Amino acid sequence: MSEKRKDYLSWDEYFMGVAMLSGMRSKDPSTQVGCCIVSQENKILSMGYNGFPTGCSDDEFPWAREGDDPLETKYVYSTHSELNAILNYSGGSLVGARLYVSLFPCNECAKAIIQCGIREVIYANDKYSDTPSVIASKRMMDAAGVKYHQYRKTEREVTICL
Ligand SMILES: O=c1[nH]c(=O)n([C@H]2C[C@H](O)[C@@H](COP(=O)(O)O)O2)cc1CO
Ligand SMILES: [Zn+2]
Repeated sequence: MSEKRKDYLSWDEYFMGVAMLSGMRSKDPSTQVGCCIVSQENKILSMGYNGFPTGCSDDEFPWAREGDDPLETKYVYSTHSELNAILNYSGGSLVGARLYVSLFPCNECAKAIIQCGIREVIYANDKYSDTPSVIASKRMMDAAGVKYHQYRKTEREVTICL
C-alpha cells in the first residue's frame, strides 16, 4: 500500500525557505535579506526582500556601505525586507501573523512589526545583535509582547534547478 511521503518540508523549513528564496532577489552586494509573513492557519500572506523603492533605479542609486557623503550610501534609500513584506500585503489585517526573516529585524522594522499586529518573529541570522538598532528592536518587541526565536536549522539542503 502506498503511504504518505515522510521527507516533506516542515512548516518552518517551508517558510524560512521561502524567505531565503525571496532574499535571493536582492541586489544588495553585501547582505541579502528575505522575509515571509504567514497567517495563523499557515497560509503565506506576503513576501519581501531588501531593495530600493519603486522608481529608484538599482543601477542609479548607490549600493555603497561607506562614504564621506551619506547620500552616496545605500542606507538612506534601501527598504528592508520586513517593511517591504508588510507594505506588499494588500489583503487587510496582519494581526496575529508570524514573520520569518533571514536577519533579525532592525528597530525601524520592529516598529512596523509591532504596529501591524504581527505576534511572532522567527529569524535565521542575528549578526547585528550588538548594535543599538537590534538591542532597541528587542527591547520594543519585549515590551509589546512580540515573541521571537531563532530558526532551528535542520540538516536539509534544497536544490532547485531553474
Ligand atoms: O532587518 C534588516 N532588514 C533588512 O532588509 N536589512 C537590509 C538593509 C541593507 O540593504 C542590508 C544590510 O546591509 P549591510 O549588512 O551591508 O549593512 O540588509 C537590514 C536589516 C538590519 O537588521
Ligand atoms: Zn529593518
